[in-house]
Amino acid sequence: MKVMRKLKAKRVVIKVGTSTLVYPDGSINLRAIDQLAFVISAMRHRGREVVLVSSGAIGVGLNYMGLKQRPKAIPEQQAIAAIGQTELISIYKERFAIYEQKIGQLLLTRDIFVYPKSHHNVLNTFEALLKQNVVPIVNENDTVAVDELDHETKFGDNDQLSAIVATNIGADLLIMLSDIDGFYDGNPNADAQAQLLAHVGKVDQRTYELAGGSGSRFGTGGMVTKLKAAERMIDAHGQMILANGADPTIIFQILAGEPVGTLFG
Ligand SMILES: Nc1ncnc2c1ncn2[C@@H]1O[C@H](COP(=O)(O)OP(=O)(O)O)[C@@H](O)[C@H]1O
Ligand SMILES: N[C@@H](CCC(=O)OP(=O)(O)O)C(=O)O
Repeated sequence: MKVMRKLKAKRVVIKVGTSTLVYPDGSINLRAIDQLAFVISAMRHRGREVVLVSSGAIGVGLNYMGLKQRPKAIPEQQAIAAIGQTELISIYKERFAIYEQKIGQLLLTRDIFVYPKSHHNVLNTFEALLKQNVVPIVNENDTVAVDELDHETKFGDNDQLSAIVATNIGADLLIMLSDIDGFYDGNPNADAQAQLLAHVGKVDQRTYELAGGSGSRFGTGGMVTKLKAAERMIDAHGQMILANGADPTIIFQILAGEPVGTLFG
């Protein structure tokens, strides 16, 4: 029997990873972006407050510049992100406009929330945008996100940024869309027997032991950063659902309480 979930979802943060926005061959998944615009606009029209945290600047930038591989040097990755972000936000703007939904762009770093003044300014901006029924679209500010720069292969981490944003703006729910159906009791890339977990009540050391790295060419964080995000949401008495973003209209099922993906919390 299908057990429906009871969720509080007045204020919702949705995070989409590069793997949802860019096909494995590097081309842009316009269908997914269009569906996201449709779903989020429909949510807005039903009175929900929605913030979108979207990766994809580097993925879209590579496509725009006709590059197949992500450059190794960090400044070159930053340049691609700067180029790709303008393209990404233009696509969102165009797609949201079809549904008469206005958007605003916020490029943030995680440490902004550590400094009281910038924390205050950022929260004020979110509240002002939400009050005007605008959908804030957030990405990490890759030009200044220095905390990640000593990693040669990793760049930015929107999984954790989305949870930091969600907890700071008092969101009830973080919906994290990825290229996998949810959290498995083993890395599905390495273990064909791994089973999808419908509910994880708390995230602890044992949970982290089940998580592996990214399986895709463009994804960065893998499952560990998603678990850190879930832990943050649970600590703040919120919830997170990890689900497959291949068809973003899955968000309608999630909001209806259908048992799709993995519920954390
Ligand atoms: N226990 C696990 N359950 C589910 N996926 C896992 C697990 N461990 C590792 N993964 C990998 O994490 C990937 C998702 O992370 P990532 O590639 O960074 O996606 P995104 O681009 O959506 O942020 C999955 O496709 C899968 O290959
Ligand atoms: N800020 C970077 C993405 C960093 C990131 O977290 O990527 P992902 O693992 O696809 O969510 C970009 O927009 O390309």
